[in-house]
Amino acid sequence: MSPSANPPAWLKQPPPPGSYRSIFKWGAPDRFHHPKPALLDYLQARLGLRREDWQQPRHTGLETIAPPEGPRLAAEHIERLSAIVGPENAQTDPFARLRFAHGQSAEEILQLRRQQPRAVADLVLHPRHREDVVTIVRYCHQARIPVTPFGGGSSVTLGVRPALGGVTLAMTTHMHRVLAFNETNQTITVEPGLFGPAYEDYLRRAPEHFGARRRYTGGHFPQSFEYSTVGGWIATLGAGQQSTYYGDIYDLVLSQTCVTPAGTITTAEYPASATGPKINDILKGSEGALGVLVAATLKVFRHRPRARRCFAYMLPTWETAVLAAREISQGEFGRPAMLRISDGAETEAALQMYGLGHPLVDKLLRLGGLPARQRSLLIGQSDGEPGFARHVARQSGRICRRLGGRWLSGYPARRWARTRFLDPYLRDDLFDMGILIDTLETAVPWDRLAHVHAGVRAAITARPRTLCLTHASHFYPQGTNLYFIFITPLPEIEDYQAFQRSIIQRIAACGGSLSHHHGVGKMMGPMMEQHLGKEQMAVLRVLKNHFDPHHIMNPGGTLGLE
Ligand SMILES: Cc1cc2nc3c(=O)[nH]c(=O)nc-3n(C[C@H](O)[C@H](O)[C@H](O)COP(=O)(O)OP(=O)(O)OC[C@H]3O[C@@H](n4cnc5c(N)ncnc54)[C@H](O)[C@@H]3O)c2cc1C
Repeated sequence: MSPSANPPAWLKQPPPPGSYRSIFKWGAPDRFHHPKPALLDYLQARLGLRREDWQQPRHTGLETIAPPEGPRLAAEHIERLSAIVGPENAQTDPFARLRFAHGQSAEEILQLRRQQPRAVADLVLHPRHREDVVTIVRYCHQARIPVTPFGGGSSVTLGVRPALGGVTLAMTTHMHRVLAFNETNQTITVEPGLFGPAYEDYLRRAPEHFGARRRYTGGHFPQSFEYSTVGGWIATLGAGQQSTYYGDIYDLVLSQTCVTPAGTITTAEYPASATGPKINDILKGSEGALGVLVAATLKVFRHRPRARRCFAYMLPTWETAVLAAREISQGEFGRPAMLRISDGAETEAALQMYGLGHPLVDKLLRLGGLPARQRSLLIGQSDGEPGFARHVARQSGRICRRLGGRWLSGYPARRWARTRFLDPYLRDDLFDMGILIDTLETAVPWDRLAHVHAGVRAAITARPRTLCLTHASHFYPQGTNLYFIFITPLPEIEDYQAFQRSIIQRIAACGGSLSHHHGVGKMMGPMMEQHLGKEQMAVLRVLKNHFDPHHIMNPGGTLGLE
């Protein structure tokens, strides 16, 4: 029997307070987004599952956490550090020590589901302002205590794992203020603990908040937008889903203030400068391993929702979709904010997810010369001044049609936009039912894309009963990213680690970058030297030794620095 005829018993209650599940469950505790029946049928058929495989949730993590050992930090340190922020902003209780020790990687989730956490903080501090951070970092530097900054905790690279214990700094509790808004320069200066929705709200309602003449947008919308922070975006060199027009976070950050063991640095706020290598650039992507970001000035853009144009085309093959995306990226007519192409496998799954999996749609597409498993979905959205947005959508459409693309209306793109922040909720349900869904991503130049796509897909699908769905969603004239989603019956932890590491190795062997926007963390850290080479790693180590001579900042392998 198909799961759609008899849907699985999804967990529909918020996780019990104090449980493992309350640490790893994605998003709001009481929010759920269960897989559509058509998607379940699709997965059941493709993964060779039986009905009984969907019956009982397992390894749900509903158990109350077992108190970890420790804290290992001396009572004197705990007392003195707690006094800096006040006892109400210091935690040593078992739950806080575990909760602020975990991100959102599949590895951490599997470990929590099996009640086998691998790391725990000794002390969680909630700094109130920059001065608290300065005093904490100075104290920890002198006493050689590890410090791990924690933003939204959405890292998928073991970025927030306190591998050596010590102090974790919860940046979102107090440090989420707007420090300045400058409409003349079109910039905003914020503390790092601001979550995406609050950041965007300040900008959208700039007239109400700051008496501005216009409304603005930050243009940065990672899929984790609702539960990640400005500080985390900058520390990991993230990219939002509209980066093709607005830029990656690397492009958006004008200046920063970073508290390091060697002192506090504020970089200058010029739109450009020719004053040698930029410290501002060095601090971006430093993943808490050089210091704690306490303020950042970012570029903002005029918000014009009514100018937005959505479009979608079905291209005959992945190769023609790649060509269309390259032409759009290199056409010099302006670039869409969002552009996304899915390969044949992902297109098939996407049609189910967007509610376009109806047999009639399939028939129409087949009659139009676009057979299943080959056809490739392209969706896009252009922003900006109304004439510009219209022009970009038209030119993009011309390219798609010239390459045999069939117009699908704006619906699939609008639908994607409506549900894009909900899709991560599917992961909890699928894990409950014994299905792993995980992702890895890389950057590729255009001339290496086909090789990386084929090579990595082959490595993933060599595993029995494993699906690989791929898309590209961040475009540059010189190349793009590839985002691999792999779905397979839930493995044991060691098996998962070996499989996941083998995919990372294959990405590297095929010539993809180690990461496009997820950062490096402690997961990819061991491969940094292979990726960058000895000479570049030596520069990073010199920087580490300068900013953090006692290696207290996010130690234990971040960026491969130890
Ligand atoms: C479902 C899902 C979807 C995702 N989609 C995207 C996406 O579309 N684009 C994308 O770029 N990423 C994405 N990610 C990855 C993740 O959301 C990003 O890496 C994000 O930028 C992390 O932000 P955060 O606030 O959660 O940081 P955290 O996870 O808390 O921290 C990440 C790293 O930054 C460091 N850090 C945090 N705050 C500071 C600070 N103030 N000073 C110094 N270091 C700090 C931490 O120590 C850690 O090393 C996704 C993750 C998930 C789980």
